[in-house]
Amino acid sequence: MFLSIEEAFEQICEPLQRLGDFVVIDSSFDESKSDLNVPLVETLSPGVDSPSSPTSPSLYTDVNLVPEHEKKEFELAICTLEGELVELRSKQSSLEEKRREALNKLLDIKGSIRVFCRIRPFLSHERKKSFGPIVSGSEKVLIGSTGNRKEYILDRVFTQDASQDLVFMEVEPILRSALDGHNVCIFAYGQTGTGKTFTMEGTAECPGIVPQALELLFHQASLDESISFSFGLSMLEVYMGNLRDLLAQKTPRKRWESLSRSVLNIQTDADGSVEIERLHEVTVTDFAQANKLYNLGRRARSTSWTNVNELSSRSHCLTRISIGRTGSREGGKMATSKLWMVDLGGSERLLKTQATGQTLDEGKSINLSLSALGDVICALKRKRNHIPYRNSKLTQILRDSVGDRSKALMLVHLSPREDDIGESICSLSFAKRARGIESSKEIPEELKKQKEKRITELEEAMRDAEGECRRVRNQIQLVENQVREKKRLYALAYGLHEDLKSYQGNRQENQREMVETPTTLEKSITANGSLSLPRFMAPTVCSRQRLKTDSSIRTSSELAPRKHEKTHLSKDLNISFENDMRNSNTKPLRLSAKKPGSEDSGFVFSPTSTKPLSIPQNKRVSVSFSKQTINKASLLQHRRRFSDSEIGKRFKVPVN
Ligand SMILES: Nc1ncnc2c1ncn2[C@@H]1O[C@H](COP(=O)(O)OP(=O)(O)OP(=O)(O)O)[C@@H](O)[C@H]1O
Repeated sequence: MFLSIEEAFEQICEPLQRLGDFVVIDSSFDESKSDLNVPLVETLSPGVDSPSSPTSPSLYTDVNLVPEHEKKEFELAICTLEGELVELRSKQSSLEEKRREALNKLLDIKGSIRVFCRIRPFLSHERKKSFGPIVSGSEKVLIGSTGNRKEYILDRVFTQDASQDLVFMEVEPILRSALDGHNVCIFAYGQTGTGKTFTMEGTAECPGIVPQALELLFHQASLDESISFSFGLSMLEVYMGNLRDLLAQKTPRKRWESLSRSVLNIQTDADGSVEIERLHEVTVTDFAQANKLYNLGRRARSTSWTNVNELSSRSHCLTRISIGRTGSREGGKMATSKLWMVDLGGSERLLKTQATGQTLDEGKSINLSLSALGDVICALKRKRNHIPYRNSKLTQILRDSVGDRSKALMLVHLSPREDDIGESICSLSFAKRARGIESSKEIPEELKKQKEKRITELEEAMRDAEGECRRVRNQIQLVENQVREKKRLYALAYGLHEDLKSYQGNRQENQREMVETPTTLEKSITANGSLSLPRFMAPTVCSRQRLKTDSSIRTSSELAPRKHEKTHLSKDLNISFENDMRNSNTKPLRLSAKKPGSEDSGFVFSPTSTKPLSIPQNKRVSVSFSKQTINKASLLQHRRRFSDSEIGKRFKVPVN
């Protein structure tokens, strides 16, 4: 009588499953020449990551024994890898320190207040023919009519076609410096409608500096595992000399809440650090959350229509990221730094905008605070004793972030239009004042060359440290994965005792029932499905059918065959084990399946064939498993070993 492929395969596998899900391998078995279409098993050797090659798998078939040396080897492998991790992390820390130092020196040489210039492209309704600002090289802007052209030198000039990404690339080093612990301030300055908000906020398709900076901060923080970072986001606007919290509730439920939107006090500590009373600071844990909050805040900003810009910002919008760092460099204490990103209100000639009423007042207020900011920057550049921070709310807020120990970047925006030349010259004069004595024109040629050489060296040192850091980080990730995997395997192999105990505790009632009567076991399995038992204990379809006729159960330990023992599979099929599975952990287990009374044939079951294939008498049927299941299979041996004895003790089931 022939069995269907599925029945026959199940009958072979079922007792094996009861023995622990595998492993029957013949080392002489050549998979490529076989019709047996089952995946291949390879055994796991502790301390070795990749399984051995499919053609020559290292084989062992331990069912009941876990050699002690194997466990020790495992522990040793984990220890070695963890030691390697410690070394790699310390290397990463020193490389980070190197990069930080190089960056700091670089920013110092380049100037603690740097000024960039960006020229907006023509808008669709603007006439493209113009004699606006002309960019010459990456640092020079020429403006004015041919005979009366003025030249301005800046740290970097972006032409009309400069992308948001290009601008951000140049801004990135100063942002990294904020992560390194410096207070940083980035301003967008310029005439109304020249693209300040576009540069800072951007659009969904072309995100500006703020969203990109948020992404960068979270990304960089995730790379450096030696430091734990925390981020807090606050947003406020300075509108007509008052501070408004942009993250405060929109529809206040109580009166004091509505007041808190406008009544924010600026507090300055003895050490010069500034705090804004009642300003909401929301802890943000990832970029998506921070960006969502930022979008909420910017929508609350005061804007209105002006002659020059349809959606003109009528205030200064300030976004603050408080960066908390806890790490060995900080001696275990939390150090904080601030990153301010400021979209300044548009500088405007009030006559030109023809503003009246409130718009006029808003314009006046914006101009006053911009002029105060110019004074502060100028005093800092000239190293004056008195820095006039108190002249405006804007400069009071930024007191600890625009100064000696901090870094600032001013992005001056220009219109491409000829009509706006006067405004552009005003903006460039502001930029010149901000750059102060650092104007390249005023530096002797020799000194300039030396400075450039030093900048190149530091940039190279930074790149090298970063490259090396990246490599170390990849190594760390690799080793971490190895450790994780080893620990997982170890826990599976040697740590399941507790799991299973608790599992058995939970199931005690069920188990008692099972011991009492096999029929109850069957019921319990049917009712709860195989999920109610560990996989190796769950009966297959085949065994359940047998239970119906057999009404008795053998435990898996009792099922484990001794040498040359024949396990009864069905009336038509026998399976024999060549090795004693209980005692061998290295020799391959050989399995042959044949019909009783048939001397010369075994079976290889091919799922594609409905007929059993005849093979030579001495040819063993080899059952193997996929590469992916190897770890699991090997470990299930250990699991099974434990469960066998436990189950043996618990289940006093009569053996047939
Ligand atoms: N680089 C650019 N590329 C494309 N469009 C730009 C660019 N810069 C500005 N714009 C467009 O110009 C218009 C005005 O820009 P934006 O509102 O950013 O100016 P602003 O300087 O912030 O003005 P205000 O001071 O009045 O708020 C917007 O429609 C904006 O999309």
